[in-house]
Order: sequence, then structure tokens, then C-alpha cells
Amino acid sequence: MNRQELVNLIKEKQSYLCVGLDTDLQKIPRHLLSHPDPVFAFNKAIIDATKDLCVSYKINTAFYECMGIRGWESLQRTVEYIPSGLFTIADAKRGDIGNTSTQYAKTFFETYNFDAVTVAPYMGRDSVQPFLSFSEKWTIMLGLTSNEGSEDFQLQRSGDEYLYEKVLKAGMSWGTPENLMFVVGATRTSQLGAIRKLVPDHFFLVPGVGAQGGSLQEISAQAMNKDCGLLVNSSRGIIYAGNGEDFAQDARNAAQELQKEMAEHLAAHKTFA
Ligand SMILES: O=c1ccn([C@@H]2O[C@H](COP(=O)(O)O)[C@@H](O)[C@H]2O)c(=O)[nH]1
Repeated sequence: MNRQELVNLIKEKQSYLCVGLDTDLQKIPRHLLSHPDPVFAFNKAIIDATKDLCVSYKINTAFYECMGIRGWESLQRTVEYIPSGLFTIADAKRGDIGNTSTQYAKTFFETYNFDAVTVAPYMGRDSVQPFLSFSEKWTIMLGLTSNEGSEDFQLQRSGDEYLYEKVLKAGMSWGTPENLMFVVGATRTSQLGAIRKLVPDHFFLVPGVGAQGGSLQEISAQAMNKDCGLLVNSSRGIIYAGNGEDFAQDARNAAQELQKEMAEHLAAHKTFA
């Protein structure tokens, strides 16, 4: 999916919601455990209940990889089940020396046909470039993350700027707004406005709304641009909104609440029409 298609989708659905499929066998409703693939059964119900409300699904690969071959099979069934035309993200946070990064990129872009993969930029340009060289695919580089530990490195000064600012500037020189997004945590609202000034055009993937307490109102006010420029992720807040027979309806209600608020923020924005 290219940038214009993503922007069109946001306009059409009045939503910049990304539903996170962080599916944990310990947390899904018990009645699904007798299914041959309980993770897929859960994801299928969540996708059916939310697909008209979101523009994207993010599969955090950790929740699948930990189950070995069965997890990879659930991941494949899930990504193939997501309706075409929705933006798919493999949240894998990869990055290694160049030839290894190429194999990671092939895994997610070719074998599993995701639109985007998250990349950890610590190893620098040659670890990120292989992801960027795939046409019509997206690299989503960690910028300023939502967790407390972002203070350990990202929020340390490096010369006259924060390390995360250096990372964002480097990323902008490696990729373009057509093939590169940045992860900016929803909990980092005090930096969000400054980050949008520094990075006016790129899309941000913003996790941390819901379970981590980030505010959709704050994110939208500070970081929406003329193309929206935001994919706001909620995982636990949606998929575990309920735990009974009607868990999918509960997930839908949680997603709908966010989508309604998003429609209001889009309507209120000066230049997004
Ligand atoms: O800075 C980051 C980067 C990635 N994540 C991931 O996003 C989701 C958030 O899940 P919630 O349940 O909505 O808190 C999860 O997959 C994280 O690994 C992040 O939270 N922060």
C-alpha cells in the first residue's frame, strides 16, 4: 500500500486506528482453547468485529514466535485473513548487519507479505537500508518509544540534542515519507509536538493508547499533519476489552469508541479534509 492509498483509506473510514493483535494464549477466552488453532480463532473473531473501524492491524511477532512452528502458522493464517486493502504491520523490531537484515525483510515482506515491519535502528544505516530497498513496502523505525527504558538511551543528550532526535534525523536522510515511518510512543506527549516539528511529513506509528495510558486527544492535537500522519495503535485495550462469549463485541465497542473520537479529531484538523 502506498502513502496516498493509506491517506485515502483514513479519509474513507474516518479512522487512523491500528488494532494490535498481541494474542496471548493465557488471556484469550477459555472457550476458544478447544479450537485447533485458538490464536487464529481469536484473531479471526477480532478482525471480523473491527475491520470496518480500523485502517491497520499490527501483529506483534513475539506473541507468535514464542509458540514455535504453531505460532508462525497462526501468524500466517492471521495475516492472510486480514482483508486486502488494510495496512498490515509486522511488529518484529528487527535490524542486523546488512545481509541478515535482507533476510528479515524477505521474511516479512515476501514470505508473509506484510506492508510494513518495525526496525530497531541501533546498528545504523546499513542495518536499516535493506528494509528500505523493498519497493511498495514500509520500514517503521523506532524513534522515541513508549516505555520507561526510553530514558536510558533515547532521552540521553548526544551533543546538543537528544539521541532520539539524532536517530530521527538520520532516518529522514535514509528513507522518505513514502517508505519510512517512525514509532513515537503515546506516553511521550511532552516531546510529541517537537517531534512533529522536526519530522513534518512522515507517518508516525503511535503505540501506548489504552493499557499504557496515552491520550488520543493529546496525540492528535500535537502530531496530526495535513495527511493525518498518524496510525494510533491499541492492543490490549481492544482485544481484551472482554473475556466472555461476547469478547468480540466488547472489542468492537472499544475500537468504536476510539474510531468515533478519531473522526472528531480529523474533522477538527485545520488542513486534513
Ligand atoms: O514504543 C513502543 C513500541 C512498540 N510497542 C508495542 O505496541 C503494542 C502496545 O500494546 P498495548 O497493549 O496497547 O499497550 C505492543 O505490541 C508493544 O510491544 C509499544 O508499546 N511501545
